[in-house]
Amino acid sequence: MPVSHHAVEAHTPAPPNGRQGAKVEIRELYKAFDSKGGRFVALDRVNLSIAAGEFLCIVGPSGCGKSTLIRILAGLETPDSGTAAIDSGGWPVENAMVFQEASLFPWMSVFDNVAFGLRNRGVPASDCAQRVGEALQLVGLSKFHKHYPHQLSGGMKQRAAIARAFVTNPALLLMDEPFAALDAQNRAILQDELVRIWETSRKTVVYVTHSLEEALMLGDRTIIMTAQPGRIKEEIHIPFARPRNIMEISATPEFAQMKMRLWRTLEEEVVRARKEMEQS
Ligand SMILES: Nc1ncnc2c1ncn2[C@@H]1O[C@H](COP(=O)(O)OP(=O)(O)OP(=O)(O)O)[C@@H](O)[C@H]1O
Repeated sequence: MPVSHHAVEAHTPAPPNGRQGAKVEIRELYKAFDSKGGRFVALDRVNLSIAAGEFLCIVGPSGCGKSTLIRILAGLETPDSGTAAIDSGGWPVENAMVFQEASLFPWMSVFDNVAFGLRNRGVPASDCAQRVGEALQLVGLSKFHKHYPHQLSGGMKQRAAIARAFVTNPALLLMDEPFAALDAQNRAILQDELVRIWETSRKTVVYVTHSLEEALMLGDRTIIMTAQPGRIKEEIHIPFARPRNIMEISATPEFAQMKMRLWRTLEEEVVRARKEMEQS
């Protein structure tokens, strides 16, 4: 009988906190959508290996299939052909997703929002309280556990969403432009916090962004996708040492050079995507 992830989690001892992130193997992934204008190929034969504990960023022109790729990894979308295999080293595959808009339940307190996934998995109340407490401390929201989403700023909501993602100790964290809606100061603070949290937890992260700076500041590697259909055009290894101080590295000449190199690769695709959009 097929067993859901939730049922497995309830009967499996909690993996150690030091558990490594998942490995991801994407082979010949293909996904098309039917639209009024005909069939639209969003992803075309995408091949990608992501190492356990890697922080991978994805950039590409609007509509190149970045969200589709991440949604396939989250199991929210099925590919037409090809495979996306996630290996969590024998533990049940757990992933967590953070979207551009913090999708918190408005009728639940911060505590209950963060606890939601744990309760769903049958984690006992005392364990749940401890893990939620740790997650809220990690993102600096301990004092706000009784607040409701409407009482929080955009940055605080996004922090709560990150706490909710980390609390289940996922082997794979999928982030789709998580800080795009924030003001510049809050974005910088949260980027810094994410780097700090990731450097201690070393989960595998797939992070979609439109910001070249963000890709360079956060990632171990960045892939650049082509405009329609979405394919991998190039990958760039980000050489900055860890632990990273993102403000300091972004002020280096090396950072500026890498940003220029990324932009040159991306520019061609952005121009092509705009032309195709105008013609369609
Ligand atoms: N459910 C759907 N039905 C029809 N077309 C879709 C669907 N989901 C995505 N698409 C199309 O597939 C293409 C890729 O979409 P996707 O959201 O993955 O792009 P993206 O790179 O994340 O874009 P953006 O950077 O603008 O968020 C787009 O042209 C989009 O219109």
